[in-house]
Amino acid sequence: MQYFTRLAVIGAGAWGSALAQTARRAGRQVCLWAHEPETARAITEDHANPDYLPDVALDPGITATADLAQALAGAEAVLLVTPAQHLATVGAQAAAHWPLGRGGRPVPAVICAKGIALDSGRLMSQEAARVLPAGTPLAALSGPTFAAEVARGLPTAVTLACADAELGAALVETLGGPSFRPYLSDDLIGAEVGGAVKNVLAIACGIVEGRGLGDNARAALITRGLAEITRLAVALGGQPGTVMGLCGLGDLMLTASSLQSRNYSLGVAVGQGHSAAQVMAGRRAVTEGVSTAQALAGLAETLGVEMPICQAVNAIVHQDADLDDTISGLLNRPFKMEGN
Ligand SMILES: NC(=O)c1ccc[n+]([C@@H]2O[C@H](COP(=O)([O-])OP(=O)(O)OC[C@H]3O[C@@H](n4cnc5c(N)ncnc54)[C@H](O)[C@@H]3O)[C@@H](O)[C@H]2O)c1
Ligand SMILES: O=P(O)(O)OC[C@H](O)CO
Repeated sequence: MQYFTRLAVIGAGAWGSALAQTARRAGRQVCLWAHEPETARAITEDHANPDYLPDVALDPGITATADLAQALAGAEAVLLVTPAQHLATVGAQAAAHWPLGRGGRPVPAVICAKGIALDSGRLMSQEAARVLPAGTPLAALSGPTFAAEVARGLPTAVTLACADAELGAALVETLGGPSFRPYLSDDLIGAEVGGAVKNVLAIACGIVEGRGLGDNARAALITRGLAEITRLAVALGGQPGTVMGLCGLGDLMLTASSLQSRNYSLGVAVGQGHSAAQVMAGRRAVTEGVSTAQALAGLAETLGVEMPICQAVNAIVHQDADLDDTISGLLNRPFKMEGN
């Protein structure tokens, strides 16, 4: 079975570090690019990432650099793991050093960020296609994956979406192992929409928890939220079945019920009366659902897709909407058929 031996991981936050660790566990060579030189130094010299993935011992074979050209040199595949709003900028810088593989073709890029571009409403694969060398093959990795658990080798399963089945199989072989099981899909759009929108729904579920609205309300939000993910995925050309997998339902179940989630915990704080801006100001880690909520509000309107939960989160987080009025507005919408 074909696989890639040398990987570049672009982004040394919690998830990039955990994926580098996963790749090492699968026997691959990894060079990790960090935005901050001090993070690169800590990973290479101390085998640790105290700022973004504390209390995890990293594989000593992981090397890190703050130099994109150095990280990309000789890579056979590249994982893009920056926060979503930085992916296009970093991708454009990386494009100048993008490695060529067999036949002089650009090596594949695997999108591991979960979000939607704020300025354009584009999915991350659309952003990557815009800034990477023409013809770069694209895949997306998404699913229920708290980085700290993955880094420690706890059992995890993900969706690996790629339109090219042969490339997808090679990527599964490259990263997969007993504690990290990628399931192959050919639906990049469905996988990306699931990973992006679940962060907004996790904020909503956190608000329910923080406001003391009960477990029934959370189950309702998860289920009706899944309907919103499905409607958007279909409108963008994805398949409803994808959303029922690890990258949709699976990730929503995880993120919408655990304080390990940055999106859920932000929602809890908002539900308790803090502003999202206050919570964000105290964090270095990215909370993708905040910008995704804003991007989605515009996208849903442009496409005519009904996404009332996501729009309510956007109103609370970005438009200073009153929490109780917004919840009341959601609950007082007209009754409807469940399938719609
Ligand atoms: N942490 C997880 O458990 C997890 C799991 C799956 C997917 N993801 C996704 O992975 C992506 C990265 O998240 P993370 O958790 O690794 O991040 P993080 O919160 O751990 O770290 C933030 C990252 O942003 C980088 N950064 C800050 N400013 C930057 C800039 N101007 N340009 C480029 N990079 C900059 C930092 O160097 C750091 O790598 C997100 O889209 C997230 O949703 C995260
Ligand atoms: O901590 P969160 O909310 O960014 O979630 C991390 C991962 O996306 C969970 O799959």
